[in-house]
Amino acid sequence: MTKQNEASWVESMKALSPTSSTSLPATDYQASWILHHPSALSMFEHIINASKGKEIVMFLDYDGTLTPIVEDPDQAFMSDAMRAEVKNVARYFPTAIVSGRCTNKVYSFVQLAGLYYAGSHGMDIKGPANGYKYKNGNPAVLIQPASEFLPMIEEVYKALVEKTKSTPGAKVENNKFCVSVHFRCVEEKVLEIRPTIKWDKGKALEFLLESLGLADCNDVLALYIGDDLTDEDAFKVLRDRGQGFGILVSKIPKDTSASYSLQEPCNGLFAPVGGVEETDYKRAFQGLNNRRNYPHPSKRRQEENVEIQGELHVYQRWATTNKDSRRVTSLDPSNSFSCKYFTSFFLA
Ligand SMILES: O=P(O)(O)OC[C@H]1O[C@H](O[C@H]2O[C@H](CO)[C@@H](O)[C@H](O)[C@H]2O)[C@H](O)[C@@H](O)[C@@H]1O
Repeated sequence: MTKQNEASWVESMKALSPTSSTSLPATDYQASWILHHPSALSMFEHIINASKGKEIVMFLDYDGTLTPIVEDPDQAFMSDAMRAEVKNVARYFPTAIVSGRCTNKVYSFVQLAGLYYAGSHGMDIKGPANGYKYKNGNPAVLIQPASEFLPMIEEVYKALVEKTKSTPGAKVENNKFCVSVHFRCVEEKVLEIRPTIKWDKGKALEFLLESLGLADCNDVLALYIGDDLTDEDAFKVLRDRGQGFGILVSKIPKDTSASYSLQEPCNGLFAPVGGVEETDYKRAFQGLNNRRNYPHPSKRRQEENVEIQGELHVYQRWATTNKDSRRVTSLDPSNSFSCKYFTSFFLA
């Protein structure tokens, strides 16, 4: 990759990048955004009230939600305190971790049995087999809708490792049913290659609700907490179905289908601060629902896709470690520069 290519690619991606388009001054926009997406902490009582008499189901994204964003993806460890909080939540409610990472990786970070894990953006869903018994200590596979893509993804992974090995700051991550390529050399950015199947975190959420026998119930309240554009699919599903609330983790206003917001990764919610006492939280949740033996499972802001060889999509995200702007953009099929760039760089 030449410096010139890299620089013009950056410019091209910036031009394509979604903006917080508004004519309002920044502070007014922020204030108006927070009115529409109030802090989940300040709305805690409201959420609790809305869940009265309902089955709460928790969906939690991993990176940026249960852990802060860090530079090295292999070092995104979950704190013991957060693990304890998630474990506590999962004692009372069916709880799923929904992540772009492969299920095994996210499971190795979270290390909690009894949860559902929807890795590879929901393309690899595993969960407790026979209630809480894991087969050979591992979660059981519930669905892998992209399994036929495995050999292709493996091939793409190897090709990307080979192609990027001399690129400083590049790191290729095998997320089993998709591949992430992190670049640190110019700005922090991530390319993601995924199968073209119609499956995303929203579909994973629907699948899990159905598996739990809760899809068509009025008495379910699902909460989905996430920070990423890919979480918007799940926020939208919840909004469209009227079965719960999305909570967006973001310091800055963003277009979102989430109802509420959190400024920081979830330790703000699970270890309550800002006026909600821990005892209130536990009492509220404990009083709400003690159902433990739940059944064993038998228009987002569209990311534009690039079809590569008809079977893979390429997405591009921009991220900023621990800072306030986590920009997300995508390769656009109508942008010939992007397509050509990808094709020539990775697949030539
Ligand atoms: O769905 P998620 O659980 O949010 O996973 C999405 C991606 O997360 C990881 O990348 C992000 O977090 C890294 C660690 O903090 C950070 O270094 C990177 O810049 C972020 O993009 C993971 O590495 C990706 O494979 C996931 O797709």
